[in-house]
Amino acid sequence: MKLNKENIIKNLQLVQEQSPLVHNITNYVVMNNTANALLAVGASPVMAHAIEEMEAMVAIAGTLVINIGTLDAQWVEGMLAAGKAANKKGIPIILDPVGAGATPFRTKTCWEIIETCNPTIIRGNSSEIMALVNEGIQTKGVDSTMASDDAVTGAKELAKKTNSIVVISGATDYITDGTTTYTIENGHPLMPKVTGLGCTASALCGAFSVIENNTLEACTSAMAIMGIAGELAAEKATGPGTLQLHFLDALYSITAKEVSDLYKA
Ligand SMILES: Nc1ncnc2c1ncn2[C@@H]1O[C@H](COP(=O)(O)OP(=O)(O)O)[C@@H](O)[C@H]1O
Ligand SMILES: Cc1ncsc1CCOP(=O)(O)O
Ligand SMILES: [Mg+2]
Repeated sequence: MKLNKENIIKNLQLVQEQSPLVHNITNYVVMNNTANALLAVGASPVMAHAIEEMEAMVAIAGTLVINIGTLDAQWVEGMLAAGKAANKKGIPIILDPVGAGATPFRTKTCWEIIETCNPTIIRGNSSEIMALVNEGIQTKGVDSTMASDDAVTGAKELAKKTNSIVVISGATDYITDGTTTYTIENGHPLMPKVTGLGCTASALCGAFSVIENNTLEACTSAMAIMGIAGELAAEKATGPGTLQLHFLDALYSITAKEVSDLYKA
């Protein structure tokens, strides 16, 4: 299914107007890019992982993003504490299962988070999503080795099993609640050559889920903005370094007309 471009434009404007605070427990690799991307799109980031401040930080946040990219046992305690606090407050939780299937610790931790915190959204690449669908799968690391199209059936199963919205990123993005599935065809092949754009996608899903109660539409809007900003950046970029730079500028300056002209409905 395709979401109307009017909804995407409206949701982008709501993020810019309301500037939701996004609490990120995220990895060392991407902390800086994710914070900058959230600022550029109009949201407000905070990165915090100490267990001592999880409850107080969740208390002021609009959403919680749990990204397991550089996890350790102590961080997992913080993630679970923050997730419980977010459930109590009733704010959306986004799980980014970075590297699920690469090691048993990652896969086991994802399931512990899913079972304890009931994430509203799970956003990963196709290998990560399939590693949650079938725990026997060995993945390469944090990068996907399969097409997003091949994880759609699994994503629907996972969405139903976990009662969450599952987002698979890739050449085509799929956003599903297990019954209804939206697709986004925007984006550029240079995007997976920049580390952290998947993490950015998860953080943007978080920001959009604060301002749009329909989480399926929130995530679809976020993935559309990711893809369109990626295309705008790629027009000016000469490689991954300049793509990263222009991507932030594109997120910051993206207009309703650009969304309207470039969105592949
Ligand atoms: N081959 C591709 N063509 C176009 N866009 C892509 C492609 N691969 C990834 N993207 C986009 O890049 C962003 C990050 O996705 P992805 O690389 O799958 O995440 P991750 O970094 O977690 O592996 C998403 O917005 C996605 O749509
Ligand atoms: C390379 C790497 N290693 C651990 S976390 C991380 C970043 C992954 O970011 P993304 O999945 O968004 O590319
Ligand atoms: Mg990733």
